[in-house]
Amino acid sequence: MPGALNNGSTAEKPAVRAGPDFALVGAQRAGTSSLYQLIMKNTYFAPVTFRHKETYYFSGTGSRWDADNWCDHEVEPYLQMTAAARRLRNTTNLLVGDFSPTHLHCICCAASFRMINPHMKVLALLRDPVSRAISRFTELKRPHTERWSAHIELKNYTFVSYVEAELPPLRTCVATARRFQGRAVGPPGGVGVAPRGWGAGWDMGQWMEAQCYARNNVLGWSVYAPLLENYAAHFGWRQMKVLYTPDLLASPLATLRAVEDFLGAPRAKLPAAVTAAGDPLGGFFHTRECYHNTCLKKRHEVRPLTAAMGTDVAGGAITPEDAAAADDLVPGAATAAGAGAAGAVAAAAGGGGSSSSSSSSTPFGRAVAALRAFYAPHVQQLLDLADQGVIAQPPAAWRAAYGLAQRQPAG
Ligand SMILES: Nc1ncnc2c1ncn2[C@@H]1O[C@H](COP(=O)(O)OS(=O)(=O)O)[C@@H](OP(=O)(O)O)[C@H]1O
Repeated sequence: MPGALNNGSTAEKPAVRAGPDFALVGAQRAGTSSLYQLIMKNTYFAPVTFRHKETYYFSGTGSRWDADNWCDHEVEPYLQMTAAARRLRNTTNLLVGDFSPTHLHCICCAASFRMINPHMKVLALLRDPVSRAISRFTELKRPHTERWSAHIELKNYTFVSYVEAELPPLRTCVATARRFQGRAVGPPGGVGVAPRGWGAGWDMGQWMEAQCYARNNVLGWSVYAPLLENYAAHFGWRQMKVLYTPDLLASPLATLRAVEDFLGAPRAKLPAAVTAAGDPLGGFFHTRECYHNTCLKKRHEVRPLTAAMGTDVAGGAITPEDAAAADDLVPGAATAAGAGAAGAVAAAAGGGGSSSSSSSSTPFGRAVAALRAFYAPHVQQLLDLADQGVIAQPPAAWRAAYGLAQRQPAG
């Protein structure tokens, strides 16, 4: 019974529930498959597709060949799919979610979802930007992606040569977009007023900047803040919850409980042993080791990201410091690779500033450092949003990794 749901929305409820109750919109390669499996431990939740995670309905898959979003996709089949998911369970007393991690970086998708269900809640799972970019690049080098055009596009690139080729145009794209920002003059609607309306009331330049990120699936999709603001403009921050991959890794049960509470669902009854162990999932889905749902890996089976990538894909030697700076999921990755914890922190912290790029001893280390410098202001934006109280605080380690100082209390 829908009335049993405490979804916290202040807006008036529609008579007919159309579309999903919530959407996990991204980020791609942030652990969304594991989060999906975790959420499915609660039978109160169901995916729009009923049987599998993703629809990509409004967004495409994020590959260049279908990077153009599908926001004007016919709405009715989507509504039918959602209604069927409810019917198949033979109950309306459940919450249906869309779990396509491509929707966050689809600029018009927020508006599409809002049209369908203004009460929809939005979940986002964010991962260290550099690790996410490496994860996506590495995925696109894997044999299972061989038929994807994105795989073919990356064929002749290593991670190093890809960053060298793609980061400068991305920077140029952003710089060009910024030249068009803040040009609104005169009264609203007057002549010379920059068009406002996309996303978070963006002006044209801000829209252009978001497009720079949205159209670069490997590097651009690790920029999160403007895309979150886009969703917030349509749904309000109260209808949004931002989670972080390290928290999912450290406390899966606490993550599940936080999601259940946010969505207003009863908490799943789990066996006492599972609750005591704190991990209802027992592993990782869609890992660097195996993409398929059939081969969930235990944490100890997951190799460090750089080890799984190998020097061929990386584009040269990877020092223990590089490994420590690049990997965010395997505890002790640095130790496993031969470096101490102090080296890990120093390497990660050193990667944050632009000057660090010249101090890295390998091309791979310099690529990671250049990316850290590029993402640092965007991580700062997340920290600012957290300081405003609208999203949860990003993991403390991100400040060090991106060279961002702790803000001193005023006075
Ligand atoms: N429980 C848990 N905690 C933290 N991180 C996890 C978890 N499960 C999976 N992973 C890592 O997430 C990466 C896959 O992300 P996604 O499932 O979002 O990928 S996808 O967008 O659906 O393709 C993938 O990252 P890489 O292995 O670095 O590529 C997974 O290893």
